[in-house]
Amino acid sequence: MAADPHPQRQDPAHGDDRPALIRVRGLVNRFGRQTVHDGLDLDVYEGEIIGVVGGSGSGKSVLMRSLIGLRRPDAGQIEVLGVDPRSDDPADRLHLERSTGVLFQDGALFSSLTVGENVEVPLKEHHPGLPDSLRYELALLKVRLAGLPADALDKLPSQLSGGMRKRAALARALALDPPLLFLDEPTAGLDPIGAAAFDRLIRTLQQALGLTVFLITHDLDTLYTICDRVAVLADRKVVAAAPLEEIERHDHPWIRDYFHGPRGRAAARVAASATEES
Ligand SMILES: Nc1ncnc2c1ncn2[C@@H]1O[C@H](COP(=O)(O)OP(=O)(O)OP(=O)(O)O)[C@@H](O)[C@H]1O
Repeated sequence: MAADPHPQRQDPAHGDDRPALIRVRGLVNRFGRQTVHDGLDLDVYEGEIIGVVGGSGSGKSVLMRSLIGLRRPDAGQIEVLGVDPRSDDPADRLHLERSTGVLFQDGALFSSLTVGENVEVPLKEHHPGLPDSLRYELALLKVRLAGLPADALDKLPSQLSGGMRKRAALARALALDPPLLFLDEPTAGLDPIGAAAFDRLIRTLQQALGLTVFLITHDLDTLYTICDRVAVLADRKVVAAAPLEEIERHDHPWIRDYFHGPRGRAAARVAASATEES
């Protein structure tokens, strides 16, 4: 087969011509004798929210760790914003650190620092010359952007509810105005109302700031309400990456069970009635 002349810009399966901010080809990840990914391909396009789903242990977090450079894959190519996330070139590393925000599942805030100080950490690291007052103002802006009251700035993470901690971690992820955001199960552990509010926040921020979002989730409501496309991990690969309507028609057994089981049907009904009302 002839080489793809515009590998950055094409998804052969869907003929999509948007730029791919993330491009993965032939990814292999192994732990000892266990192969987690075996020839995994994925494109993530500029300006989309892609929901990444798959059974427990299917390798969603390992994929995210590979994309953000925390894990060196056993084989394959990864490009994030045109750069290999494991590049040793300091300019590449700086580019990625400044252009990506990450929200880990547990928030991963520094427990001894206030919320404001947590948000200031990346600002101090990447813009050491910023005056204290401006850095404080920027931290306040991000905290408000993430939907927290101004007084959250001086609180320790332990003084916040689980939902507020997620918002604080989101504020920190947005500190450097990155165009690309990685979210690992952002609504896990939130009650349904808190989860729906967090979903709306992500959608609003994505639209207002023009973000591209890679979002790992088990939450069917999140998939139905905010994801533009869904990538399904199964059989050590991405077995489908497409808008939800297409995924729902896919005949892979895991996809059938997931989307056509009772919870999938309920989420689809809620999403359909919300669309009718709007
Ligand atoms: N550091 C590691 N050492 C050994 N095995 C690992 C390591 N990290 C992940 N694994 C294994 O890789 C597989 C995929 O793990 P991963 O955390 O990516 O799954 P996941 O799809 O995110 O699952 P979940 O939905 O339960 O969070 C699992 O079998 C896990 O045990």
